[in-house]
Parts: sequence; structure tokens; C-alpha cells
Amino acid sequence: MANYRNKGGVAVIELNNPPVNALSFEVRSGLMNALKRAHDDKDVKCIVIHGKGKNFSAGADIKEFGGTKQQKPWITDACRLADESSKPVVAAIAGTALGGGLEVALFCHYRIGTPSCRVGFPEVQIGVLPGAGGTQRLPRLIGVKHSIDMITSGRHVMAEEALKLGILDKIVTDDIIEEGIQFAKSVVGIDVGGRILRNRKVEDAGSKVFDDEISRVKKKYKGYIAPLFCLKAIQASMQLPYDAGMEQELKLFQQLVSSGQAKAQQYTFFAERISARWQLPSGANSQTASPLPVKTAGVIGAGTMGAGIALCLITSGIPTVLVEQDQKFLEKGVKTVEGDLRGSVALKKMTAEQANKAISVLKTSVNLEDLHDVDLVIEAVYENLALKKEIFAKLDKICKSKTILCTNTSSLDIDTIAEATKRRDKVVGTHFFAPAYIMKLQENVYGKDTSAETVATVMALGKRIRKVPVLVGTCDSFVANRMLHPYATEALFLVEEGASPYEVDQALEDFGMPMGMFRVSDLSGLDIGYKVRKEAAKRRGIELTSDTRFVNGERVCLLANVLVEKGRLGIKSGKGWYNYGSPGKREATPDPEVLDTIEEYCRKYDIKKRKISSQEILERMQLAMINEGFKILEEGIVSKPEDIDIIWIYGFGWPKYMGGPMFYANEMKLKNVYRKIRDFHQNYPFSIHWTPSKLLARLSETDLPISKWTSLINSNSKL
Ligand SMILES: CCCCCCCCCCCCC/C=C/C(=O)SCCNC(=O)CCNC(=O)[C@H](O)C(C)(C)COP(=O)(O)OP(=O)(O)OC[C@H]1O[C@@H](n2cnc3c(N)ncnc32)[C@H](O)[C@@H]1OP(=O)(O)O
Repeated sequence: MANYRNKGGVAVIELNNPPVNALSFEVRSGLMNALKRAHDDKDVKCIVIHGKGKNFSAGADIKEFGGTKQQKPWITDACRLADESSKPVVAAIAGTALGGGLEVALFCHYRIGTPSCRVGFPEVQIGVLPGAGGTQRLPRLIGVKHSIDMITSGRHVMAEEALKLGILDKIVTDDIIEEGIQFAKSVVGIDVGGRILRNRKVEDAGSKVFDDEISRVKKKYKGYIAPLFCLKAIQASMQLPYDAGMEQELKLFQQLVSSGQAKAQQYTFFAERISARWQLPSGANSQTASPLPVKTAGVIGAGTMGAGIALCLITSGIPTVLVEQDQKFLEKGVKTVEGDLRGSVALKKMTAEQANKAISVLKTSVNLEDLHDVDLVIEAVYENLALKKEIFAKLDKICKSKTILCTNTSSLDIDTIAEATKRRDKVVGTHFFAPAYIMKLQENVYGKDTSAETVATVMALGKRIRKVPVLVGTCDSFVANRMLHPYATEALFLVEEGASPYEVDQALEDFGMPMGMFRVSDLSGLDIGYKVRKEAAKRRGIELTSDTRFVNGERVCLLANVLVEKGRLGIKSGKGWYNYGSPGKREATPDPEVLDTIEEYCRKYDIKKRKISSQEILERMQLAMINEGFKILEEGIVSKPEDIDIIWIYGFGWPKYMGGPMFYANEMKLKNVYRKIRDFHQNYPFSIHWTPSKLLARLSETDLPISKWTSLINSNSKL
């Protein structure tokens, strides 16, 4: 709703729908009625619109987009009287004015804001466009070029920049409502005609600008349709009179809002927030547990991961001690940190001053004892259980009793590591993804004794260092890598059966993954997987050779080992599944030598090759991984499907416009997913990953949407 009061001739209208004042039906109706009242009241000389609480408004209520229609009045109906009023209307902005919130402000004649306020049109991120005049009014205010930038990127613009662009008329430092009232009084009597945006003309930027922008946007937001629709709508503001432009905008909005991409992107928006609300099996959760303060941190291991994690901490202002046993490795790690900071400055992601500030809070040491006083330590040495246990035992003695001990292991058992200490409640996994400074996911893993306070601390830390933290339970390889395993295994089987690695990658990239599986393997280094496979086999008492095709009756494909044994380690050696010309170069070209190696391998084992379609490639890789996802849910390793989707989006770049693998399965209908998995299980009986998940079998008999899956899990502990 919207509150109305008359303060000495100033109508003060408050958008009231905390926490973000989303423009629900009630708010739109309230705003429309309040504007009418102010318009009709002869005592009222000017009008101020502000938001209740911290925010002006975060825009349309996204939940209303799920239905088939949006109840009138729409934002444009609600604001018509602001536009037409002869009494000056001022938007007084604190916090955020986003999407429809900014559109309300653009219907006003003036806009003032606090120094920390932010404005923007983030609609592209939820698969739509500013559909309440934003694409027609913003170009009339700040021109076509800046409008394209703001609307196609969805970025938030801070107060200073908004003032420079002309979105804000003034930045004010005192109470926003009082400032709004004073500002409105000061413009009473000044003709508002020139301030009405609909009356302004958009400068003709020429059609070439749009041709160039279409190419840019197609490259930068590959696969996303909303940014292209935004360009069409902005172009209409230049080519058509205001009313016709508005009609065109609405038409484009309606097409987008009913698209599959919008549905998936809006699901992702809420999934991220649902996933942030974590819960432990004990019932403790994000509402009940409080984090410990982390004023200082330590990182052990200055390799690629350790250096990347330290960088995340120091750029978030957390004084950090980076420890490495060898001075030379330590210096190399510091160089990596410095190089990445320089790169960020060059790319204008931070200022030189911010980079200097970050490096000033980094300390280095070759002595674990220097971690005695830090609040949290993240161990990032290589994947060796004995070594990690040794380090944790030492840390337990060195660190103060409240210090939280985290491990960046990607697969090892958290409980076994915790057993090396006398503070098992304070041991937790914080699994970062390479490159740690870039990838958003932080997979936090609790052990059987990890306390809620410890979990709350690493979840809060993740947010603070601008990651997306997701909580998972402990199991072999946790969630991300456990699901990656059947996905990668199927890729290799597909290659054995006749698809080339390049066809596999093409199918995945056409689907929307940022990189195909084989390009990712080359980037990570084929030798890493090679070592992990050898170590895992050793732990299980198995000897792997490149001739191994079955392990305990289960089909395996060790083609990657054959490549490693030929010196093809990936990008680092200049060749892997692809050829890169020379070590370290990034441009990948298909390599006939690899195809010959595969041919030879298939001949040796008498494997019949066949033509494999891109549809089969996608189905086998994705369904194998989705089946594993259901097993993870069924075992309670995560508490909700949204966790898995967020892990794939932020850990592996699953396209947001496809909503994550579990959402994708939901869209395919679970009975189809289950049927296909059962068929694959019949056709490939030697792959355990095709054994259908019991939870999937149960869910496939129901019509439950993804938002209700957990209700079935919770009501059927014995599946
Ligand atoms: C349906 C058919 C239609 C037919 C055609 C009809 C035509 C009608 C034309 C309509 C034209 C509309 C045009 C306008 C479009 C829009 O405005 S789309 C929305 C654009 N805005 C956004 O995308 C902003 C989204 N929000 C955020 O980015 C952040 O929430 C924030 C504002 C920056 C605040 O962040 P933070 O402080 O971290 O809080 P959060 O945890 O993110 O949010 C708090 C809770 O609020 C919920 N929420 C936030 N924004 C919205 C929203 N816009 N709608 C609904 N709910 C929202 C969020 O989910 C949180 O909820 P809980 O998780 O339950 O706590």
C-alpha cells in the first residue's frame, strides 16, 4: 500500500511494502489513489514520494510475473498523475530505486537521493525489460548511449554517477523525507513543463549504434534474449513518438515476461535467496545461529587456490596472513596476488588506491605459528589427507580456542580432518572454485560435529567476500564435484562411442555452458585429474593402467590418461584435448593427433563407433548428473534443490536462462526425466550412475513442482 499525509501543503506519499517496497498490486493502487488525492487537494502545492524504511523501491513485485496477467493498475497507470500534475512531484530516494522503482521516479519531475542510494534497471537479470516506460524515459533524460549501457547491463548506478548522468538532481545528506519536503517547496511556482520527460525528444544516435550494440550484446550476453529486446525498445524511443514507443515497449515486455528464459531467470533470483537460508540436520538454521566476527584471517598454501583465496579476503578488507612452507613458493604466490590486482586495475574493476589498500593488509610468513591470533584459517594445500590432518593438528595447538579452521578440500572427508583436532565443532569445509578470485561459488561443507555458529560464520564470510555461499553436507566429493563425475564420465563414453571431443564441447556450448567439458579439462590441467584418479584408486587398492576398462564390474574410460602419458597436459603444455600452439596460449584448435589417438584406442578395444547427435550428448551428460543430484537430495546432503542449481550456476556457469539442472529437470517433467534415465540404465548397465534415484522415481509419480519437492522428501524419510 501507500501512505498519504499532508505536511504543511506538501503531500508526502510513502510506498509501504517492506523490506524493499516491491510495487505489488496494493502499492500500485495506493500510489494511484494518493496521487489523485494530492492532485485534488487544493491545499497541496507539491508532492514528495519516498519509500518506507531503507529503500525507495526495488521495482515490480517479481512474484506477480508468475501468473497469466498483471492486475491493473499497472505502474504506468499509477504514475500517470505524477506526469501530468502541474504541482511539482519529487522522488526522494534512499537505498535502492530499481526497475519499476526507478520508473516511478522517472515519472516524477525531480529526483533527489542520499549519497549511498543506487538506481538501475536490473530487469535483464530476471529476463525482462523495463516495461513501465523506462526504455522510453531514460533516453529522454540521459541519452541513448548511457541508456543502452544501463539497461542492457542491469548494473546499479551509485548516487555520484547518477548525479553526473542527470538521473538525480541533487544529493542530500540529511533525513531524506525532510530534504524531499524542503526541495519540493523550493521548486513550487516553477513551471514543470520542461521537467516532463514524455515531452522531451530523444537525440538521433543513428542506426549504426544499434547494429554495433547488437553485436556487442550478442557476444557479451551470449544466449540471453532480454538484452536484445532492450535494444529494440530503446531504438523505438528514438524512432517513434512517445506513446507509440510506450506501446512497443509493452509489446516487447509481454513477449519476454512469458518466455522460458524469464521464468528460469526469476527462478534463479529466488533460488539464490532460498539457498542462502540454510539449515542443519539438528534444526539449527540461518535464523537461529549467529556468526562469529572475522577480523583477521590466515590462508595456508600460496599455490593458485591459496593465492586466489587470499586475494578474495584482502580485497574485502580482511587482514590476512598467507603462509607457505617454502619462501620461493610464497614469493610466487604474492606475485600472483599482485598480478591479479594489477589486472583488476587495468580492467577498471578497482582503482589503484583500492589495490594498494588490499595489498597493505596482506602479511606473509613461512611459519604456521604466525596464525596464532587470527579468527579464521583456510587451508589450501594440495589434496592429501595425511598432510591436511597434520596441518590441522598443528593449527589446533597454535590457534586461539575460538579460531575456525576451514579446509579448501574438494573431496576429502571433513570429519576425518576434524578428528585431528580437539575442536571438531570449529572445523568446516570452504570449497572455492578455480579461479578463486573470479568464480562466485563457495561450497561450504559441514561435518557431523560442525557447530551452527561455525556454519553461520563461513556463510557470512562468503557473503562478505562477494561469493555465493551454499551449505552442503559431507560425502565423497561433496555436491559440485560429485555431480561433475557422471557428467565428465559420460563425455568420455560418448567419445569412445563415436562423438569427437569437439562435438561434445560444441553441444554443451550451444546449450549455453561457457566452456565445453574438454576445454575445461585442458584449462584445469589433465595431469591433475590423472593424479586424483591414481590416488583414489590407490586408496581403494586398485591399480589403474591405460588398459583398464572396467573396475569392479563398472565401466571406466581412461582416454585422458593416454593423453597425459603422451605429454598432453592441457593449456600448460600447449596441447591436451585441443592444440594451443604453445604452452599457456588460450586459443583452442581441434587436433587431428587427438582424433588419431581416439581411433587407435577404439581399434585396440574393438569399440564400434557410430554417429552421435548433439541431443544425445546433452541428454546423457545432463541426465547422468541430474540423477546424481536427486541422489544427493535423497541422502540429505543438501536440504533443497535450489542449492544444487545455485552450485551449478555459480560453480560451473550453467546458464541462468536455463535455471540450473534441477529446474531444467522440472521443466522437462520428471516422468520424462525418469523414463529416459531408466532407458539409459537398461542400455548401459555397467555404469552405476544410471541406477535411477529413488527420490526421482517417487517424484515422477507426482505432479509436484520444484518448490514442493522438499515437502515429499521431508514426509518420506525412508525412500
Ligand atoms: C504477468 C503477465 C504480465 C502481462 C503484462 C503486464 C504488463 C505490465 C507492465 C509491468 C511492467 C513492469 C516493469 C517493471 C519491472 C520490474 O521492476 S522487475 C523488478 C526489477 N527489480 C529487481 O530486479 C530488483 C530485485 N531485487 C534486488 O536486487 C535486491 O532484492 C535488492 C533490492 C538490491 C535488495 O537486496 P538485499 O538487501 O540483499 O535483500 P534481498 O534479500 O535481495 O531481498 C529482500 C527480500 O525482498 C525480496 N525481493 C527483492 N526484490 C523484490 C522484487 N522486485 N519483487 C519481489 N520480491 C523482491 C527478496 O526475494 C527477499 O525476500 P525473502 O527472500 O523472502 O526475504
